[in-house]
Amino acid sequence: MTQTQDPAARAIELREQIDLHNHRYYVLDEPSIPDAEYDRLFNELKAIEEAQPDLITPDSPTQRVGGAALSAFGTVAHEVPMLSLGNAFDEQSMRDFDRRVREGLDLPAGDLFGAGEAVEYCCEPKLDGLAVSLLYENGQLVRGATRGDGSTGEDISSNVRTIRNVPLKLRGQGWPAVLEVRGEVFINKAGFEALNERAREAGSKTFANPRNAAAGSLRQLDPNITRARPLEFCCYGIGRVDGELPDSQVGILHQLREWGLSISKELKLAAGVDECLEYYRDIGERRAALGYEIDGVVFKVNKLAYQRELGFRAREPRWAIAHKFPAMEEITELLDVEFQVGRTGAVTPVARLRPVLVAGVTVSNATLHNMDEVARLGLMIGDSVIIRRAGDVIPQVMQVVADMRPADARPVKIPEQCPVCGSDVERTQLIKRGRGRETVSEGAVYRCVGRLTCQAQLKQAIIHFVSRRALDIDGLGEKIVEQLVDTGLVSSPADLYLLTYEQVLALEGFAEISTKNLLGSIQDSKQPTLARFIYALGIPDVGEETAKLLARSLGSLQRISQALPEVLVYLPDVGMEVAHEIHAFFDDEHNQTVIRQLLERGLVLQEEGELNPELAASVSLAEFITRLEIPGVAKTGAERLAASFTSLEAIMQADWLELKRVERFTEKAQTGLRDYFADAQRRERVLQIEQQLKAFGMHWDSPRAAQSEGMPLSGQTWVLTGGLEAFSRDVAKDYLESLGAKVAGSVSAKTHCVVAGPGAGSKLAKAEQLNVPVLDEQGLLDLLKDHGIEP
Ligand SMILES: NC(=O)c1ccc[n+]([C@@H]2O[C@H](COP(=O)([O-])OP(=O)(O)OC[C@H]3O[C@@H](n4cnc5c(N)ncnc54)[C@H](O)[C@@H]3O)[C@@H](O)[C@H]2O)c1
Ligand SMILES: [Zn+2]
Repeated sequence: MTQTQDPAARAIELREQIDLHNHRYYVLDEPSIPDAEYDRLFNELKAIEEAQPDLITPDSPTQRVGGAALSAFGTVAHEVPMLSLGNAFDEQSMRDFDRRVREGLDLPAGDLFGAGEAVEYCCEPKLDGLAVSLLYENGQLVRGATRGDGSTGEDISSNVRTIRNVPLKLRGQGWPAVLEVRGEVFINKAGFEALNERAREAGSKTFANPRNAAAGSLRQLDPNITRARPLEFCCYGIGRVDGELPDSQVGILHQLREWGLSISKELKLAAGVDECLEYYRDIGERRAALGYEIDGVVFKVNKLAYQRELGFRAREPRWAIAHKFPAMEEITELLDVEFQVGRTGAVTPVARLRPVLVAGVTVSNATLHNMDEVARLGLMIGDSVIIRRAGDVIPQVMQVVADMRPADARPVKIPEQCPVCGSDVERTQLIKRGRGRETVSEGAVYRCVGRLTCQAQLKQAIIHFVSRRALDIDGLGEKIVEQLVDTGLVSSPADLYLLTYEQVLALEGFAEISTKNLLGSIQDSKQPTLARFIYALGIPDVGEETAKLLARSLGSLQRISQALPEVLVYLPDVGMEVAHEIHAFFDDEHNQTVIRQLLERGLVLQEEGELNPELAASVSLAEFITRLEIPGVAKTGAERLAASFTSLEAIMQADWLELKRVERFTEKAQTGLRDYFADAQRRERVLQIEQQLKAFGMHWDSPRAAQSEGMPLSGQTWVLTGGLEAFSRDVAKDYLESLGAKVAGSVSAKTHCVVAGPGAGSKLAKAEQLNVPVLDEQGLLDLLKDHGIEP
């Protein structure tokens, strides 16, 4: 349609579209098309206007900056306009820019090769956030404003004050009486991902990109919302200044840094355009590794005298340019949604896209996370979507392009049966224990209930089981696993150990030697460590680290498989959800069968047996009670209880009179506690948890230790071993506890110090092995003396 239209009509159409997108982007912080698409419209308009300058209107978007200020904020007039930047998308445009600069400055045109006098440029990454002006009067921050349309911005003073690296007062001295600083407010990549993750969990709108996240966060009417967002400020220039500053761009930035403002760590000075291009390449190569999003690099003539000489055009300075990187967001069509079945049975939607080039890579698939995400996006098959491919991250569908839905768009439906095995697909449930109650809600994940009867799950389970960090069975690649499953030779990981020479030899691509090799590696895998074995089982959410932790702290498959979720959460970094997954996995009959078969077929786990007290040594009675989440009984309440009673049983059986006697134990807490333990089933469960913790090596800390905060050894765990001459170990224990230490029965990596007297044995050896400091009796006496204890 573009070809047949006359330029004047097309220019009007483009202006209307661009104005609409400017409004959505700058005012609503809700763009509906990717930047690349916007740039195409903008450049098309620019090309028309350049070819026919009489078509230019004063209100054309090519002549203006940004968008109007949002009326909800007060307005701020920029005495020195806040402009945009000209763009270069390739090397030639950069060379043209440099040539224009030199011509504008009347610098020698250069030799035959066009070199000439090199102009110095200040080089910085182009952060993808929004421009902000900060006004300092006599070193005090008095105002913050957005760019707005360049001459009028929004007053966002209260919001900029919440940004952690915006100094409210400048450091040092010598600042101009009035100093307007300009820079970019942005959100780093991690902050952006976290923000969107939270939004997904809450089922609310995600931000299309870090720029919108930053703009949306900064332009909040409630500064408390802004405060909660991980915004940062990076300074790159100045506006109005009443006073003296250095006479170069880089000089000024270094001065601003002295005064406490953050500037880019990538700031460099380049001599001539070739060094600029080198800088562009270097930053481009490191783009994915930077912690924040950039959409290009910015070059500015370094000498301020030159900047003044060059001046401005309609919407941009002549002395600066943005050299852009390829866009990471593109627009394409959602052709279909397919469902993949993973190792744990999760059925996940995957977007099939009309192939599109994004930052140099053709993208035809993108992840959709889960069905909640599909609903949140309001996605239909046939929609135009914005996809984003940032660095090494898997391409994602960020949003549906508004107003572009075709009439025959179809809804995305989760299949009722697994596309691989035909088993039912069920929505997972989330069980949450809290406030003494159990709540069940619908999880975002759908699962095929087929488990190992589902070929998709079986294949993935076996691929995982034999992988390098699991049982490390060499020569069992994906193709072979597929064959084994497809031919029916293997229907659980345990079947690998029944494979015969003839069976393997008959597989495609196997000869005598390869068959022997494969059977050899299967044999070699029969003595895995406990940690590898646990990892290999493929328990949902249990990665290598969690597997190691389980093995290290519980020491045996039996204990791990019997551990109650409430006990597992005492392990560092094990949350309730993971604890439930572990428990549910071992509770499952089918999994039990597979594990039994594995052991029957010759697997012998290494490093089994020893119980490591890492888990238990850190449990105090107060902590135990706190974690029960009894209504009305929070941490301090639990501490008061623990200080007044010696055992859990005593607390459970306490009558109202005894509870009344507990110091500052509220009425609400008393009722909460009594109601909680009135339930017989509950009592039994709590006792079970206690029993298991004890069986796993826990001992209750004395109430005194629980109150030890602020004492010299508080937070430390000590171990006593061997004999002592000056006093008994029990007395030593009392002394240490009186200084706030916990005294535990066995040594772990968490032990702070071991006191070893004559005859110390395995505990001393363990301490040395774990590099735990060791004191002899004299050392202990010296320490006690330092704290005023002289037995
Ligand atoms: N998707 C949409 O609907 C839509 C709509 C409008 C604009 N846009 C996008 O916004 C861009 C145009 O916006 P613009 O006018 O803000 O121009 P710009 O983003 O291309 O460049 C100017 C801005 O760069 C920023 N910047 C970052 N680092 C800087 C540095 N070191 N020195 C100076 N400035 C630095 C400043 O905020 C400055 O205002 C286009 O790329 C366009 O794609 C998209
Ligand atoms: Zn299935």
